[in-house]
Amino acid sequence: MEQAVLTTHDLTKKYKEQTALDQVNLIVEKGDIYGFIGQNGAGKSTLLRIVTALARPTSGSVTLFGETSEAGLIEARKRIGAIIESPALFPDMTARDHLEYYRLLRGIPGKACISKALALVGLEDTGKKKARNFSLGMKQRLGLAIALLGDPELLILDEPTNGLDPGGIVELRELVKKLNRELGLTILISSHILSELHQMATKYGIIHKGRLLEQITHEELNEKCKKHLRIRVDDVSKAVAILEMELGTRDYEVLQDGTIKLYSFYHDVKRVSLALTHNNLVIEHFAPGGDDLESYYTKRVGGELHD
Ligand SMILES: Nc1ncnc2c1ncn2[C@@H]1O[C@H](COP(=O)(O)OP(=O)(O)OP(=O)(O)O)[C@@H](O)[C@H]1O
Repeated sequence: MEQAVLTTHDLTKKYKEQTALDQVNLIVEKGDIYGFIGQNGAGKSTLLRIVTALARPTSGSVTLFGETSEAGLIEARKRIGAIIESPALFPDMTARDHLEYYRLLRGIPGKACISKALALVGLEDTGKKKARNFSLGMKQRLGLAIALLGDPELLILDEPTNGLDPGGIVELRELVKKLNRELGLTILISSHILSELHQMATKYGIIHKGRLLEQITHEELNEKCKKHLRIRVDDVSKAVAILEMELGTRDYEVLQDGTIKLYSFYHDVKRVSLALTHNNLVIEHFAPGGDDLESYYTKRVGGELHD
């Protein structure tokens, strides 16, 4: 297993009657782009706020960079950069002014970090342009530059695409991937739209009504969403032989109940059905399967997902 950067242990947060987090055990490993996905009110911000000490848990604990004690966590949190509530931006200040302001506020020595952060987010050429004239995407990138000032190892972004136009979303996604690739940054990023996370995340945590329903890698998710034909016939062994001998494919699996999931020939249904019926097999079920991302997610949170 990769080294864990962040783990939560039965993390629970209650607000009077409301359970915002219910015994959440989440693991973010070094190098992950961890997509934290859940509907509005699922508990994402609450967890991120606890990790960054903006809120306290009712019970359970957080381990950051191996530290769980109060004193250890104070040190470990210095290795985090976060945008949870957007940082205050000042309309009359330039990008560089902002970074200087936040550098001093956080006591980070030396000005070199400013040019470095500006270059990382592509704002190095904004010169005298004031924040009031920045697009939303530029403001978002300035926020990122502020979060990157202290050379963090873990970057936490709470719903960073909220309010961005499609171009801004693509820009942010590419930036996140670049920071992960070039700086080796571990990134925990929340969203309520799975497809937005899908083109960058290496792993997902699905949270619903305060409970972490599933942690799944990018590959596992793709596997679950892979298009296939679901076939049930009266003689499974014979059908499998036909798939291999006549159609020349081994890209299938047989489930415990005898259903065959055929991953090839998805767009050539006729050829498959003809091959089976010509060999006197009785087709009991023959249908396309495989969710797209959003329907997988919807079913998962609806608790209706099978196999
Ligand atoms: N300070 C608070 N007082 C009372 N209830 C709260 C507080 N903060 C959050 N909650 C409740 O806890 C639940 C989880 O909220 P949270 O903000 O963590 O969800 P979220 O997944 O981040 O959603 P969103 O994207 O809408 O912020 C919600 O039902 C919310 O109403």
